[in-house]
Amino acid sequence: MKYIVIIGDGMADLPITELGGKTILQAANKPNMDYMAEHGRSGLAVTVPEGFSPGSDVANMSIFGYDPAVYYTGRSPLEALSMGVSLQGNDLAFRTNLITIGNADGTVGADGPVLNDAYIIDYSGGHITSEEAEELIKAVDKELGNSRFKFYPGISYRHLLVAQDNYGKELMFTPPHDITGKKASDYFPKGDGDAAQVYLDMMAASYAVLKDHPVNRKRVAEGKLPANCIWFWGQGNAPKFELFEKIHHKTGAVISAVDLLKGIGICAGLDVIEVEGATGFLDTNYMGKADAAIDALKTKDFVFVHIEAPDECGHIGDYQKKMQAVVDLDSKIVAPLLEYAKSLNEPCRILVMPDHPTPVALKTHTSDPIPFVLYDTREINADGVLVYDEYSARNGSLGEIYAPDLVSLMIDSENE
Ligand SMILES: O=C(O)[C@@H](CO)OP(=O)(O)O
Repeated sequence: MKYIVIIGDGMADLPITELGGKTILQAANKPNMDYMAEHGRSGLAVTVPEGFSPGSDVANMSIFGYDPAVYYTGRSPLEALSMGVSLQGNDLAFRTNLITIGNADGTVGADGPVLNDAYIIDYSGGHITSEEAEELIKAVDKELGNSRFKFYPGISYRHLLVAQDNYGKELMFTPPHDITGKKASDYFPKGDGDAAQVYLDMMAASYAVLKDHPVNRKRVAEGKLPANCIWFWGQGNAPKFELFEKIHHKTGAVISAVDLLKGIGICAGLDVIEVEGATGFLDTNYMGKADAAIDALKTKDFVFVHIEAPDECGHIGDYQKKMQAVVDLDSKIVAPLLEYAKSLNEPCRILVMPDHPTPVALKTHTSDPIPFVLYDTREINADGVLVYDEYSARNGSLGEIYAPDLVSLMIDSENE
C-alpha cells in the first residue's frame, strides 16, 4: 500500500458573492478532486485543537499525525530546523517577516511613516523573492544583530531571529497576516518587563535600515512594494517529535516550498525533498513537485505534498487568484498523482485537504473544521458524496475526525 497526502494550504473558504454564493471549492473546475470524492470517502477534520490559534504550524502538525496539544513548542523553531539552525537549550526562535508598512490609505511613503505611526500594508513585503530578502536580512543582522540576537534569511518573506536565554518567551506577538490594513501600534509586542520594548525597538530600527536599501529602491522603481520593516511573531523553543516511522512503521517524505512544512518533516524523521523552482506562490514548480512525489513513492510508503499558494491568495483577498491556485492544484498535482496511483500494481490511498480555511473575505485563517477526501485506488468504499467541497464533505461517511488521527485511519483501515 502507498499513501499520498496532498495539502492545499488555506484552500477552504466561505461563500463568495461574486461566485453566486459558492465557495471556491464549489465553483472551481476540479475534476480530479471531485472524482476522488465520487469514488472515495469524505469527511471533516479538526486540524486546530481548542485553545490554539489557527496557524499552519498546528494545523499541519495535526495532518502529519502529531497532536499539537502534545508536541507543539511554537512555529519558528520548526522553521529553524529546516533552515539548518540548531536551537540549544534556552535559544528562542522568532519568525521574522519582512513586511511593508505605510500610510492608512495603503500608500507607502518614500520616507515615512515610521513604525510607530504606520499601518501594516503587506505581511509579505510584496511577496519579495528569497534572493532579495537575503540581502535585506543580512543588512538587518549587520545593524541589529549582536551576542543576544542573530538573524537568519529564509524563504521569501519568512525569516528567523534566534534570541538567547528565552528572552521574551512569554511576550504576546501578533502574526502580521492577521492585521493587514491595521495600525501597527495597536499590535505591538505585549508583556511584562523591558523585553517588549527591546523587540519593538528592533522592529522600529529596521525601518531605517531597510527603507532606502538598494533592493527596496529597485523594487519601488519596478512598481513593487518595498519590504521596509521586520515583524516578529511565532516564537518558541526546539521541538521534539517521536519519529513517524517509529509510530506508524511506515517510511515517508515531504515536499514543500516553505520551511514550516520541511521543518515538521525533519522533526518527524521524514525525508525532505527539495524541488527547484518551488516558490510557495502561484508561480511554483507544480510539475517538479508532482514528479518528486512520484519518485519518492518508489522508495517511501508515504509522501506529503504541500502547496502554499491557496493560502497566500486568501491572505491577499483575491478570490480569482485563489480559484486559480485551486484549479492548478487539481490539474497539476492531483491529476498526475491520481493517474500514477492508479498505475501502481498495489493499492494506493490519496488524502486531499487544506490545513485550515483562509477565507478571502477575512484575509486570514480560521479554525473551522476542513473538508477532506480519502480515495483508495481499489474504489471499495465510495460513500455517495459526488464532489469535493466544504458542504458536500459534511455528508461523508467519515464524519468529523480529529486530524492527528487521519494518518492512522489511512493505515489502520487498509481494507475498509
Ligand atoms: O508563512 C506564513 O507566514 C503564513 C502566512 O499565512 O503561511 P502559512 O500560514 O501557510 O504558514
